[in-house]
Order: sequence, then C-alpha cells, then structure tokens
Amino acid sequence: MLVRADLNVPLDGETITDDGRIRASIPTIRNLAGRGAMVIVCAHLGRPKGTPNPKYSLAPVAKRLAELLGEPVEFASDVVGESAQAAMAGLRDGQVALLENLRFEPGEESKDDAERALFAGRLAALADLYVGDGFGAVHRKHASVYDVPRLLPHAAGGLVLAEVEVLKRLTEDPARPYAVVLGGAKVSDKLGVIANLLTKVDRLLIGGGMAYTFLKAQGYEVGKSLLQEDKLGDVRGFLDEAAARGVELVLPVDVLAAEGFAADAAHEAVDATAIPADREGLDIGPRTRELFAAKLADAKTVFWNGPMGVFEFDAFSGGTRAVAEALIASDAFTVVGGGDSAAAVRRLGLPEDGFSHISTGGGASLEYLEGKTLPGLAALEDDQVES
Ligand SMILES: Nc1ncnc2c1ncn2[C@@H]1O[C@H](COP(=O)(O)OP(=O)(O)OP(=O)(O)O)[C@@H](O)[C@H]1O
Ligand SMILES: O=C(O)[C@H](O)COP(=O)(O)O
Repeated sequence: MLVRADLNVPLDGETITDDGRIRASIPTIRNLAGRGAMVIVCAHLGRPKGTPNPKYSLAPVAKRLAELLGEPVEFASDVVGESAQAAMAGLRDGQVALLENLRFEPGEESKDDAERALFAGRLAALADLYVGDGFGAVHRKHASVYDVPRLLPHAAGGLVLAEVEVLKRLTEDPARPYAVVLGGAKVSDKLGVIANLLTKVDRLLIGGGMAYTFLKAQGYEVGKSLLQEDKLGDVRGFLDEAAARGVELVLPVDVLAAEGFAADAAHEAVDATAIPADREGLDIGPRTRELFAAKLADAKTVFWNGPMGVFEFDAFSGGTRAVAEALIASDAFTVVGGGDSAAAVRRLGLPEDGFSHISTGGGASLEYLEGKTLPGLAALEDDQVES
C-alpha cells in the first residue's frame, strides 16, 4: 500500500525543529499497518527541484517517524530505484518503509503530462493500493498526488478527510465578520489566492513577507524587504478590487526594520511608509499588532495562514505571537493553516487547543477556501482509471 503523506517539516541541518506534520501522519500509517498492510510511505521535503540533494533528504524524518510509531521504518535511499525496490521486497505484513524525497525525481513536479505519468507508473508499480493522506500537498498537480491515484485503487486517508471537514465549515456559510490573516514567505503562491478570497471575506489582514509587495504597490519604499516585483500590477488590482467590494484590506502601519536577516540583527520599529533603503522588514511593529488584534476582536470566523514575521528569530516573533494571542482570546471559529504557522504556534509555547483547528496545509487550505478544485482531492474522488 502506497501512502502519500505530507512530511515537509522545518529542519535546522538534520534536526527537525517541528514534527507536527509527522505526528499528524501517524494515525493513518498506524491504522493501516495495524490492519496488516505493508505500508510504503512517500513524501516530499522542501523544493530540491528534481535532483537529489542531501540537504533535503528524508532520512531524519524516517528516524523520527520510527520513534513516533514505536516501530522500525525501513528507509529507501532512492524513490523508485534499487533501494526502493529492495525496501518493498523486504516488507512484511504490518511493516512500514519510507521512500527518499519524491522531489529528487524530475517526473514528480513536471509540467509535462507524459513525463509525470512515466514517473507515476514507476511509483505505482511499488504497490497495489494508494492512500492519499498528504493534505498539505493536495493543491499540487504532482505525480504522487494527482497521477498515481489514477493508476491504483485509492482512498482518502483520515487526515485528509478530517481537514476537508473543517475547511468545509469555512466555505459553507461562515459566520460573519469573516477575517483572513495572511503572511509568510511563499509570496508568489499566496498572492494568487487573494483575488478569489476578496469575493468571500469581510476583512483581509496582510502581514509577514507578503505585506511589502502591498506597501510597494501603494508607492512606498520597502528597502531590502521581501518583494515580489513582478506582482505589483496584480497587487494594485487587489487594492482597487477590495475598495470596490467593500472588503477591508488591512496593511501594517509599522514594521520592525532590521539591518540584516539574522537573529541578532539591530532593528527598530519604523512607519511602514518610511522603511530605510538599507533595512529589511522582519516583523510587523507594535502599532500593527494592536491594529490587527482590534480587527480580529469582533470577527466570528478567522482563518490565519503564514507567520507575521521571521518567528524563528525571537526578536521578530512578536507579531506572530500577537496574532496568535488575538485568535486564542476570541470566541470566533478560528483555523490556523500551514506547516510554518502551526510550527510557530508550538514554538511560541501557545496552547494548540486555543484554536478551533490547526491545519497541516497552508497553500492547500487557502486554495480550498478559494473554492478551487484541488488536484489531489479531485483525483481521490474520481473513479479509478484503468492503467
Ligand atoms: N518579513 C519576512 N521576511 C522574510 N521571511 C518572512 C517574513 N515574515 C515571515 N517570514 C517567513 O515565512 C516563513 C513561513 O512562510 P510560509 O508561507 O511557508 O508559511 P506556511 O503557509 O505556514 O507554510 P506552508 O505553506 O509551507 O504550509 C517562515 O519561515 C518565516 O520566517
Ligand atoms: O509546505 C507545504 O505547504 C506543503 O508541504 C507543500 O509544499 P510546497 O509549497 O513546496 O509544494
């Protein structure tokens, strides 16, 4: 049985700094192994772009998976090669193996259908059943997510089913005001969802690395902050659209401007309209924290994706903490989505049960909320196609 999981966890060298996604994957793997299946788990880590790279090896994840399962996990040092074949051949009923990072193979993410299908065929040949349980990756039209379930009898895993159930509540008649808070660093991915979100929400709060493209689009300088120059035109369109629809688009009024990207970088709070040219915005400032908390206080539904700053550095974690605390204090239906956002909540020592739900998917949840058909979910719903 091939299980597509999302084990894309943050690493510091070989140390896993947050194992939330591995923990979230355990119940499905344990359930299947417990019922006697030979379980081959496949997953990606980071964005190695089609070539093997030890920095993105899943080896540390295999070790942690074994610890959490309390059972040995055979780790294959390739994806569909000799090591994977040997791991498959050696599996006994109830045993678990993990393949090396799917994204070491160019076929996994290829835009070319034939190339993807070829790789999918090799992956599918390792098993005779497929379980899609990698919720965080269901928005990717990748071989292991989209093509393999077309080749094998398939089912959705428990994690995917549980995530979809919660997100449905956000799409079907959410209690209003409905606010979405966006941040993080995957700016180009996430700018794409804004156009659709503007048709659904009452308030959109933008912080994190995403905010600087908005500030620049309004004509302000952002110094060395994260900037998606090629999206400035789109962002100007979002600002107009929000105004036309009466959606409140709330941007930072101040930021922590740092001398460089480092934990101990000298920094000060400056107006968002006056970021010095040699500085980099690494967190929202104190006035913005208050503003965002006020905008969240009377919301009845809140979805939050993406940290407000570089929370991995203590000095720049205050904005993320403030948003998290505002959600914890509110009586709204609150959902946090995203590997890093969930990791931030745990790293800051905040109670996970302070939120209605913490989702393992960032981009995946956002695209679901947009009302899009997600390739990985569509593939699980489709009738099986003969290979
Ligand atoms: N102002 C900023 N400048 C640079 N990086 C930032 C800034 N604000 C936040 N980040 C970084 O954004 C990263 C998280 O962004 P990402 O978009 O991946 O979040 P996520 O949606 O929770 O995760 P995923 O989409 O992977 O599930 C963190 O590592 C954080 O340091
Ligand atoms: O971290 C995530 O959001 C998922 O694991 C998907 O990763 P990706 O954005 O690199 O496709």
